[in-house]
Order: sequence, then C-alpha cells, then structure tokens
Amino acid sequence: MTSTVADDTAAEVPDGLPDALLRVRDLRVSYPGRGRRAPRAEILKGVSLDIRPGETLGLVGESGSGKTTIGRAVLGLAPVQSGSITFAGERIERAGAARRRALSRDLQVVFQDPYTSLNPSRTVGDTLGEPLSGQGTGAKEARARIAELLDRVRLPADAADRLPREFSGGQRQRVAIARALALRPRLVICDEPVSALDLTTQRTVLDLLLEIQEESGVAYLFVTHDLSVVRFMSHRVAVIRGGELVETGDARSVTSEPRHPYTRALMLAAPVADVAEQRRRREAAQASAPTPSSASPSAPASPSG
Ligand SMILES: Nc1ncnc2c1ncn2[C@@H]1O[C@H](COP(=O)(O)OP(=O)(O)OP(=O)(O)O)[C@@H](O)[C@H]1O
Repeated sequence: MTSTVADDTAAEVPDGLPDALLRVRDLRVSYPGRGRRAPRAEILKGVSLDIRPGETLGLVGESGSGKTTIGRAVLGLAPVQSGSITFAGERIERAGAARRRALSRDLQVVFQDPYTSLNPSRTVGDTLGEPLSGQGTGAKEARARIAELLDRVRLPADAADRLPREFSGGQRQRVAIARALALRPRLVICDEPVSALDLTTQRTVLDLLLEIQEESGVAYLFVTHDLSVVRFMSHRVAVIRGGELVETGDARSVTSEPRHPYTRALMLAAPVADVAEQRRRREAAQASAPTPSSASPSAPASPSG
C-alpha cells in the first residue's frame, strides 16, 4: 500500500474512484541488479492510482523517483513484479503483443524529446499514417484523417510531405501529439512532453493539449518534474518519491497546501518568480521538511503566468 496522505486518493479509498478509466493497484516494478548476486533494484514499491475518463493526473517527483516507470508499466514496457493495471475494466499488466497492439488504439504516449521520437527518414504524413494503416484504415480515409490531425495541431496541410528535420522542436512535438491522437485514444501518457522546449513553445503545446482534452475527452497521465506545469495541466496530482506515492489530491490543494513534507520541500526547491509567494510557502513549510536532492533545478516560470 502507498503512504498517500491526502484525500481523494486511490490509496485512502480501498476501491478507489468508481469510474476510473485507468486503475493501478499496488504496482511493483524491479530490474535485475548489476552482477549475478546483486539484489533486484526495486523501482516502484507499491503504487496505486486512478485516472478518470477525461481527467489529467499529474505525476510529479524528482529525477529518478519512478515517474517514467509508471507510464512504461502501463504501456507494457517495464517488468511488473506484482500488482495490477486495469484499463477500461480489463487487466493489462501481463497483456501479450497482440493485445497490446489492440490496446494501442486507446492507449498512446507522447515522449519528452521531439528530436528522437520521430523517425527522421519518414515524412510527417507517413508517421501519422502508420498507426492508421496498422489498424486497417484504408488509404483514402487515412489521408483525410492525416489532414484533420495536421489541422488539429495547427500545422499546414503540406507538412504531410515534409521530413521532421524541416520542423522546429515545438512543431515536431505537435507532430508527435497528432500521431498519438490518430486513433482517438482514451488515455495519453505525456512523459515530460514540454521539458525539451523553450518557455513560449511550452505554453503553446500545453494549451494545445488542454484544447484537445476539452474537445475529445481524452485523459492524460502527465509526467513532469515541473510543479508549475503540473499545476497548469492537472485536475489531480500524485507526488512520487523513491518509487512510492507520498501524496495524491486535487491539483490546487496539493500544489498550494501540500500536506506531505516532501511535497513542501519540492515546492520550496522550485523557482518561483513571486517573492511573496515564495515567502508564504517557506513559512507554510515545516522546519523539518526534508530537502530533495535534485528537485526541479531548472523548472521554468509558471506557464499560467
Ligand atoms: N531498464 C532499466 N534498468 C535498470 N534500472 C532502470 C531502468 N529504467 C529505469 N531504471 C531506474 O529506475 C529509476 C526510476 O527511473 P525513471 O525513469 O522512472 O525516473 P523518473 O522519475 O522518470 O526520472 P527522470 O525525471 O529523470 O526521467 C532510476 O533509478 C532509473 O535508473
């Protein structure tokens, strides 16, 4: 069980949110240790969380805390030792390749680095067409859908014929978002999707993700080390430390009135433009709050201003 402290949590309510789209329970992930006798490295130590349809759960924590590993486990890319992952009522933690392919209709990902996540030798149109043809969409329908997707992420129609190198980082990330949306998924795992972008571009991409959610009702698991981004994007926030969730709750209360000392320490470590706000937080924090070793050293100013 997690050591979650705030209300509105999967951990405090044993059955979690009744309408959850994604339900993770007591998830443990470990990797073999280095060397034959080394113990396995425990990365996730019993994580439980829920995401409702159309909701964004922000997952925040310092580097190495296990944020990406949660997303990878949901996508079937991390070795689950025990626990369960239920998506739309179906247990998927041990889903095989064929089931995973079918799941990719509903479950997609946007990675951090738009420079490495797109195949440099494929045109944008081919990149967007791949998930469509993989699910049996005919050529004519695929062309129409690609045009629709480019329009949705505000790229010109002729982008379909161009290669990734012809685009800026923000434009490439919009291509990656369009690719993730191609099959109209119900959940997109956004793994630090703006941390490689400059501040202005970050804001544009975050606004786009919000618009898309409003229109389509897609849910996001939004992984970030940046508290200002997580506050801007999330309905609820889960804070992870050393492979365990320490606090989960609605975004406003977790980021404005954190209950757990670690969350308070994360907040204190994040740069805040407003000196009064920084002082208020410092005063609110307990003197005993631990200092995270590398919490969000380069967190940009709040995109919400
Ligand atoms: N394939 C792997 N084999 C062994 N250890 C791994 C593997 N993948 C991740 N880890 C370890 O798991 C821990 C958590 O990694 P993870 O990428 O989930 O953290 P994170 O919170 O997303 O960090 P960051 O913000 O730096 O991306 C790290 O200590 C990492 O070294």
